[in-house]
Amino acid sequence: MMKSLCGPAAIAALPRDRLIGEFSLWSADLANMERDLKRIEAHADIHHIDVADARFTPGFLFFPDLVARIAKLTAKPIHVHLMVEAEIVEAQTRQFIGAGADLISVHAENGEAGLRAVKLAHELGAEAGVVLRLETPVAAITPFLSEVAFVTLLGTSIGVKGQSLSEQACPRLIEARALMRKAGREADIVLAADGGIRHETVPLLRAAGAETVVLGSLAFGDPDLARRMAWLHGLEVAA
Ligand SMILES: O=C(CO)[C@@H](O)[C@H](O)COP(=O)(O)O
Repeated sequence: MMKSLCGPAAIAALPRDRLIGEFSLWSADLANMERDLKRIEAHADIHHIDVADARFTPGFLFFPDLVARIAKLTAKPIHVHLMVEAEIVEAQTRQFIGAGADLISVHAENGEAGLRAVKLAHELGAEAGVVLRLETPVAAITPFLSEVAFVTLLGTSIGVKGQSLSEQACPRLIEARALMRKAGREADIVLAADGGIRHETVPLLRAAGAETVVLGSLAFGDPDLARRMAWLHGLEVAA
């Protein structure tokens, strides 16, 4: 399937006047990925692919050849979330951009190596973002703010699906937005919430300033995706 836009242009073209639906392919039926990609193609704004190294995270998730195959089956942008140790983040950035990622998000906990990976992503023609574990102080995103187009805050423990949203998730989004504003980048950066995305939590996250939610079971478990996405797109942000 041909993409009309790739890399930074694809990310810049995401809608900013409504909530963005980012679909987490970890929550697809992994034995029927092609079928699920066809089902969500008209509904997803962006695909979210979790990559985990079983060191930064409890287990392994996704790999470049699989992402390259997925990239051939969709025209939607691909966001690769690298949940990996600092020593491999640059190599993984290179490999997943080679596989077709439009946007690579690295963890702020990777420090200087994460910043180098962001620069590398740009050099390789991709967009870059930063992600934060739930337990890391929000201020850790600050060194990344001048460089990234996405800030993603985890609302649950890293690398485990099916969890409930932490009470800290909404205050942390508000804090992240204040830092984006202070850095003069509020209009340029998309603020995303990942983990614990449920029917009851999406309005709360939206009201706290989330512009994107990473949908797992809420999307893949819904038999009526058109209705689910119409509901999601209609949620207002707090004044
Ligand atoms: O990374 C995560 C969760 O941390 C998501 O990408 C999962 O896909 C979420 O699945 P659900 O818990 O919403 O079913």
